[in-house]
Amino acid sequence: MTKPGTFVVHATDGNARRGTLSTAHGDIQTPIFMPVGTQGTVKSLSPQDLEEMNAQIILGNTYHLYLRPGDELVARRGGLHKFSNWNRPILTDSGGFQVFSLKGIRKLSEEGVEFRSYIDGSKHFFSPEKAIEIQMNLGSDIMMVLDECVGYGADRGYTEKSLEMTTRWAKRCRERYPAGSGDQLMFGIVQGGFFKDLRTRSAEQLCSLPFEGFAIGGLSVGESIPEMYEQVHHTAPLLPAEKPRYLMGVGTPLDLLEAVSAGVDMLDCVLPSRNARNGTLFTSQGKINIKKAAYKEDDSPLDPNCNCYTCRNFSKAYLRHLYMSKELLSYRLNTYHNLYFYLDLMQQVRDSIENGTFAQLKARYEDAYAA
Ligand SMILES: CNc1nc2cc3c(cc2[nH]1)N=C(N)NC3
Ligand SMILES: [Zn+2]
Repeated sequence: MTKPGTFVVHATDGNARRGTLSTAHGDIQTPIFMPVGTQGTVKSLSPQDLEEMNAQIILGNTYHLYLRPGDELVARRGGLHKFSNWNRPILTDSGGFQVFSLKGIRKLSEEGVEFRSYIDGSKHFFSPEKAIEIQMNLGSDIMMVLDECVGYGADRGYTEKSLEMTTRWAKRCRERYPAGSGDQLMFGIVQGGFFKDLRTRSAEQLCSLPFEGFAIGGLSVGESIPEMYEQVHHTAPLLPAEKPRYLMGVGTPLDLLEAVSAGVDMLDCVLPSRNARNGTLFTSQGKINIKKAAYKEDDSPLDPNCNCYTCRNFSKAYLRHLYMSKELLSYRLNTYHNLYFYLDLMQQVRDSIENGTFAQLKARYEDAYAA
């Protein structure tokens, strides 16, 4: 097995890269989209469904799994892979985003962040070291450092102080689990808000530390699409070319393509699974909402160009009926299709970079998804 953390770039097309990241639970072909499985499950799908659609890696969440069922309970069951019977790679977010996007009380200090449980309101405290210890208990293949996620609109002064602390926290995370001390990888997270010089400073500080990969954090927090794209295009090239670049919490199909064109290798977003549950489905011809009356007696598949279980076996009319009846199967079939669509899009992206046709693929989806 290739040493976990090894990242090889096989081909490029402009700034887009086709690579392979090795982990203790297998290799990940990049660019990659990572389905979100916050509580150790991708809502409404089984590991078998995810393997069928060639999901290579899924996300879990430190904040949620620490609160319930508890990271030590998961460790006693052999870790998150064994507990959830998902034997491919897992990336866990540190809880930084959840804690800082939580409404209500939280106390931030140099030592860490105090917050209340969304389940029962009980008080908890995450230091950078604690956030890593939880991920060590979960046994995830890629651990994220604890960072402070400043909200959209934070002023320059606050953003500057925050990124300096995020760098100090990143150092503490790395010292808690030094590079090479085990099979788990650790990614730093670049902050700096929407100030390019602060993004540059955050990247310079973090990239001097021995992380196996680097994430762009603090985006997709309410800013406009052009503002997000501007920061991605500014920040991605600042990250080491020989390490994977991960854009957190992004995005629509067009966002994925734009990020890959800027040199991003990994992305995650709740959009495909969350939208599936409210009937918004992504197809090769654009977005459709299955609850529309127009589909009441439409016997055609959701997407004639999609080869997924949902599109091969059910009509729009039936999918609309399930959604209007709030049947559980609606969640499952809609989620199956949306994630299959995202994963298939990224397969087309990987193929297009290999044969130098990424720009054409991007243009085709831009036409289909023009606002
Ligand atoms: C949905 N948007 C989004 N932006 C994010 C930004 C971050 C994140 C998760 C996100 N999700 N996790 C972190 N630990 N830090 C940065
Ligand atoms: Zn489909």
